[in-house]
Amino acid sequence: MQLIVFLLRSSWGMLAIAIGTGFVSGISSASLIAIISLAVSQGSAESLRLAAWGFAGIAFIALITSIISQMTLIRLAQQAIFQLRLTLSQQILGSELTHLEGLGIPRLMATLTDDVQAVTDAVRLVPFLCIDLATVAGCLAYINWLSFRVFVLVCLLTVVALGSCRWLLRRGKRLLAKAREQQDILFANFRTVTEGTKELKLHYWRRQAFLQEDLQPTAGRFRRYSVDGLTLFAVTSSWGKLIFFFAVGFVLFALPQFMQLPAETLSGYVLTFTYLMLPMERLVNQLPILSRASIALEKIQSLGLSLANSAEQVSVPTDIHYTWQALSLQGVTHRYRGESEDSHFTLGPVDLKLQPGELVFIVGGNGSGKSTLAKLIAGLYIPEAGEIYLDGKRITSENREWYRQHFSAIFADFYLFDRFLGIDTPNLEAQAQAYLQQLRLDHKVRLEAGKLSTTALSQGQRKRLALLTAYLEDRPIYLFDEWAADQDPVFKELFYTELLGKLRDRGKAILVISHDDHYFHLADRIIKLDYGQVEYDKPQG
Ligand SMILES: Nc1ncnc2c1ncn2[C@@H]1O[C@H](COP(=O)(O)OP(=O)(O)OP(=O)(O)O)[C@@H](O)[C@H]1O
Repeated sequence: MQLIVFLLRSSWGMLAIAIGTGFVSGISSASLIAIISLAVSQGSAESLRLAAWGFAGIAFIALITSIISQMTLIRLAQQAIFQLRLTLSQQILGSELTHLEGLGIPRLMATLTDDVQAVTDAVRLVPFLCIDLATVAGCLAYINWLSFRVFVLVCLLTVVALGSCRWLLRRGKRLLAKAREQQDILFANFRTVTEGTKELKLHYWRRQAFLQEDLQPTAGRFRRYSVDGLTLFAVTSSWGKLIFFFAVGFVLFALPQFMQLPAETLSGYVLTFTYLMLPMERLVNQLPILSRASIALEKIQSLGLSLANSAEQVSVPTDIHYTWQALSLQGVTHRYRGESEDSHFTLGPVDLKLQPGELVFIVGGNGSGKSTLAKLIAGLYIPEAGEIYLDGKRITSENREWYRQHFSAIFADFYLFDRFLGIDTPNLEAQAQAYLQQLRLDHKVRLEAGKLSTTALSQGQRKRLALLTAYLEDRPIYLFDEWAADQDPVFKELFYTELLGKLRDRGKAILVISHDDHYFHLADRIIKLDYGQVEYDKPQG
């Protein structure tokens, strides 16, 4: 049902066409059985000729409507998946950073990959399910036409079958949902495998401990829940088949004892039941896939809801203040909530002012709150208290997107794009080439049709490429989070003594998070943090 609602949301018109034609196709297939059954029982040449024409006509209708239904549903299903992927990605990008950090990468990845795949697998089945359901309905209608009493009997048996399967199905679904819970943990383990490869390879005992204490138990729990859940589905399927065989046997052997049935009616039943067997079996066999999809849709929905609750307003930013006057933070705070009260970390309240052409160093010990402050200043974190003003304009949810466009930042965990996405300056390639030379990367990296020839470089070189992108962005305020930490002494010197100065001369405000104390004298101002509080904010020299 959830799957149908999911498809309905994409296009109810297409779904109506698909279900309508699927139904006609199923009914036509069932009618073919009725015609075969009639043709077998009525031997006259005239009726056979009529039956042959009827058979050909209905077979044609069944074929055409089946093709139309499947084609429409394939398009609809793929359209729905396409929209789901885009919507999820947009929702993630449109959600508050703190919320995303709270959810964690494994949860997001599990939904973006596994849950979407589970829905895709089920959606692929929908065209066949529709036709199978319609065939079953058509066959039931034919049985009803043959005898209402037998129809009632079949319906009763179906109610018994469904009723007895319900418990098994519910329990099976619950187990599959538990298996799905393990998947988030599995993704976290897989991240350890891919991102911690070096550390795990270098330390045999750590690797064994990780495999035995983390990965193996999680994968084991996933296996156990999946095996138990799928077993219940298999039992359900076999139980369903048994009830069905019972129905066929009952009609064939027991029914003639209670009521007078002509031989051709009996053969009509047997033919119909035998024909019903295939779609019924397919419907039952696909239950685990449908169940998984329903669990995945619940997960997607809950992620979507939680993302929607922390969604930020997205607006097309216009009129960036390249000639701005002042940025100020007034009583701004941010708090990370740990598991216990002691593990909370609060930054602020912070008051500070920033002007164009200022080179400000943010310093302090590890964990003192420098990166947190940088994210607050750049508008990535929304202050829990206090206000940010740019040229007297208070930053609110309405203009935060606009405000962020004033910053170019390289964080310690930066992401390097291999193309200059969204940078639309004239002479982009020539400028980029010049910066490549200035950053001493022209011998390593070439520009090929607006793309960097490689990003597989050393960490220091990758940071230089990130700096190149930041230069090309040409934003009014620059933010470097321990950018120089990976640079060799020569380039580090160049960065502090030349590159920062050149940016300042261009009127940029530059915030530099640094532990390189022998370059602190180059700053115009130093802000020192200690345990989330500003210890001092004073001009240098
Ligand atoms: N995503 C997070 N969730 C919870 N707590 C966090 C998170 N990021 C940082 N913290 C906590 O906030 C505090 C400040 O972290 P922050 O990264 O701002 O420090 P920093 O001064 O930049 O440190 P470093 O010099 O080591 O980079 C730390 O004590 C840390 O425990």
